[in-house]
Amino acid sequence: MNAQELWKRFQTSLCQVPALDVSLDVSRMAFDDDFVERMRPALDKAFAAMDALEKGAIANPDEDRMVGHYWLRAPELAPSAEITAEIKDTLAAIEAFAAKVHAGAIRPERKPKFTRVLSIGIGGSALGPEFLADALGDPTTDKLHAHFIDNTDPDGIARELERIGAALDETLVVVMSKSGGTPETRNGMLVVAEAFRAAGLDFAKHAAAVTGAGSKLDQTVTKEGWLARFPMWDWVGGRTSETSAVGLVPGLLQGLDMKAVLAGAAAMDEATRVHDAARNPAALLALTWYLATDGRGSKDMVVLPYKDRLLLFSRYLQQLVMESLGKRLDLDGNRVDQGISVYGNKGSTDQHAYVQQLRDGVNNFFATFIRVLEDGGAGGEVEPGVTPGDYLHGFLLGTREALFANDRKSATITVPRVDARIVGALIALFERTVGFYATLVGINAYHQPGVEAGKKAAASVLALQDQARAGLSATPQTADQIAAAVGAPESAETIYLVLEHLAANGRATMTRGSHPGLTTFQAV
Ligand SMILES: O=P(O)(O)OC[C@H]1O[C@H](O)[C@H](O)[C@@H](O)[C@@H]1O
Repeated sequence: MNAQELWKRFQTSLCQVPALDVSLDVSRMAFDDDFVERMRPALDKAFAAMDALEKGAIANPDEDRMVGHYWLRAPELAPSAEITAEIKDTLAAIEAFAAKVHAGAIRPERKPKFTRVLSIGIGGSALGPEFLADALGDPTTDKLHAHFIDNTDPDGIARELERIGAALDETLVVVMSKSGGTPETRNGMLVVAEAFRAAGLDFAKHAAAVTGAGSKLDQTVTKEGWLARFPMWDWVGGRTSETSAVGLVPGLLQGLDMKAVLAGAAAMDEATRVHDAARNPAALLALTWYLATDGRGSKDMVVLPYKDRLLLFSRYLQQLVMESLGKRLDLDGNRVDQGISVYGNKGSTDQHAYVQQLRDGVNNFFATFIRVLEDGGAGGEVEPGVTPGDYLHGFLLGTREALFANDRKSATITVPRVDARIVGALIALFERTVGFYATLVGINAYHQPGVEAGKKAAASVLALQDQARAGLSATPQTADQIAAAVGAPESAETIYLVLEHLAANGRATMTRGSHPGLTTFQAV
């Protein structure tokens, strides 16, 4: 296809959302009219399923749940007056809480005001807040400085606590967990609570939570009398919870314009309710995913935002897309092994890392460029008439064309700038695209049965570690001997690995043999 034909295709296929000044260009996806026609029945089914979902159908059949993240930014569309009121009341309560914190009416034990917010959560209870804090925050003007703990890595937790340092006494901790029982989050909370105690502070007077009613975390909040607790509803999935209390609490405390995030998401929701793929960017994007991956994830999605503030977007999208679409079974119980792999950081930085392979190597991906029109920053010219932003934009167009010239497909989303409204719109665009795509390939996007397997296995590793520790004595023993002694001969390898870890941390003594089977362990 020559430049003139591409220019024509660009003009005829560009999907615009005037309310947001956002557009989706699929001209480099090799779309033909036949494909759209062929997909029309499947897409009509996806539109109907989405309409039903928004009206409160049980869209997550395995868990017998409604799927209501779209109501969070248009509460009047919720299927019951009760849900509408809950959404509105929660937003009002969070706004009031944040305003009191900012004014010092809710204050730490010893200081006049909170100056930092430390969010503890993982997965859907961390990725959205982390993305927004980085995309929209400004350390010089944020009302509270934002910190995150999103793992059970002791070193990672210690590093974040060191960054807070002496300001711990003016830090508001927000523990977020829908289930209220996620071990990584609980561990982060326990270590942080201990740090407060060690500093002579009452943790409860510095803590708030976002969690499901009646969860373990909810019970702790009540028992210890924390500052506040905001709800996570069972009809909001973790990976689609950025516009629920999960995003609102840390965002509003940091001072981000979360109302604009909600408004941007609502505007994108309206644009993506249209039953016409040519005018509905989420439907069109879902079709590109189908086209690019043969409807079975045969190619990876590389997300390339040319804007540093969007760095964490691909990490956020990894969970949204991969946890939603990565499914073994379809809705009828057939084995399908679905999914689309997502990765990416930012352009043009990635140009100097892996774009070589994208252009010349294995053709196993399609790219999604995010093009931001307004440059921001200090401006200034680096050459007569040329700014650093011109370079950034030039690299985007150049990379896109270089890829296309070598038969590498891409879609390009253009946004005017990175602000709260646009970030809300981007989140809503991908949420809806995932929903449409899931119907196109016949899977449940809203459950995550596979995650349980890893959690159960981890629990049995810890149980085995207990047994192995109990089996240690002053006599040197190999992993096989300990495994046999504790009645788990088939678990010698796991016992070897957990004891090696304990030894590295001074909780067992290890003498390495010439191979693992000859290595011995003793109690310290
Ligand atoms: O919010 P939580 O209940 O703590 O869950 C945090 C995360 O953990 C799980 O492993 C799920 O797979 C994720 O979807 C979820 O976002």
